[in-house]
Amino acid sequence: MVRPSLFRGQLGPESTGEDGYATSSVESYRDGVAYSVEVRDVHKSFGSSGVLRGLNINFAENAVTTILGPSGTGKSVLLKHVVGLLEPDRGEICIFGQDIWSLSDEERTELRKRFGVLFQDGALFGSMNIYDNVAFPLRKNTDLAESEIEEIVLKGLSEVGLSESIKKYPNEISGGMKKRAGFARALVMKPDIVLFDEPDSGLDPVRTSLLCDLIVDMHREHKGTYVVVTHDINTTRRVSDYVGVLWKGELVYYGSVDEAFSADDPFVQQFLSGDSVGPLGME
Ligand SMILES: Nc1ncnc2c1ncn2[C@@H]1O[C@H](COP(=O)(O)OP(=O)(O)OP(=O)(O)O)[C@@H](O)[C@H]1O
Repeated sequence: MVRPSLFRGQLGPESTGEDGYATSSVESYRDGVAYSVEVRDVHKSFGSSGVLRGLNINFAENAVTTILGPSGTGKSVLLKHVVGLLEPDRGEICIFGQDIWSLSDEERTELRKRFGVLFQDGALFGSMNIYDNVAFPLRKNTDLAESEIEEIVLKGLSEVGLSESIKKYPNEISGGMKKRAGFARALVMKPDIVLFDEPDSGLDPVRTSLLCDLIVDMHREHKGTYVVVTHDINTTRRVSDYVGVLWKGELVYYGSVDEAFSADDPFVQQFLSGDSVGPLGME
């Protein structure tokens, strides 16, 4: 299989298995779990408004971690810190054991190539067809020949069930198809870490379930660290290995998915039940 391997291992021990996908280059282990992303005591304010207030959370390697929490509580801001688009006022974000803000700009740019990000609407380029959208990161970041790019892109689009739509433009396909195309593009560089910002937003329940199955299947196939921000309890149940609940810029609950759904913790109970009575308020 053709694969872009030029960025792997540059910021840590060699991390690819024979198939080119992430095995482990994780340097942080705790309680038998390897963590590829560590968020340590991160503070972030915009003006006078504190959004992240001493946030600590680690994301386990080869696992799907879901982040829940009320609107405006800092989930997207957290994702932007993890991928190095926002710099903390205080605290550290360590990726594969390295504090990303201790790296040079060039090293940080290289590190970002180990991430795949799926935004809410797929963030596709409207002027490019689906094939070219998925090929874009390979053309921009690698020197692979067009024939090699074609092999990777067609395989990726087939995995997300879009083989019949490669010539279509984003405005010609449904919201669910856009998300699947965005997912194929997020995976095309074979990232070690994939971030999903509300992948289920705007989808009906059946399409949400299908997308969840796809996330689980793709994770099983490609492995790596997946972080999913969602408001949807069914999504949480279907895709997660671990669940974290954020509130007012702090982690108020973290546990395995089974623990979360049986927890008597008031934050997690209120969020999972959607109850208006409990510690999570509008403020
Ligand atoms: N670049 C920015 N400048 C100023 N304020 C910002 C910026 N980015 C985020 N914020 C503020 O930070 C807070 C948290 O935003 P964030 O998007 O992380 O919330 P969220 O938990 O993802 O919410 P939702 O579930 O509604 O998407 C909000 O009050 C938002 O207005």
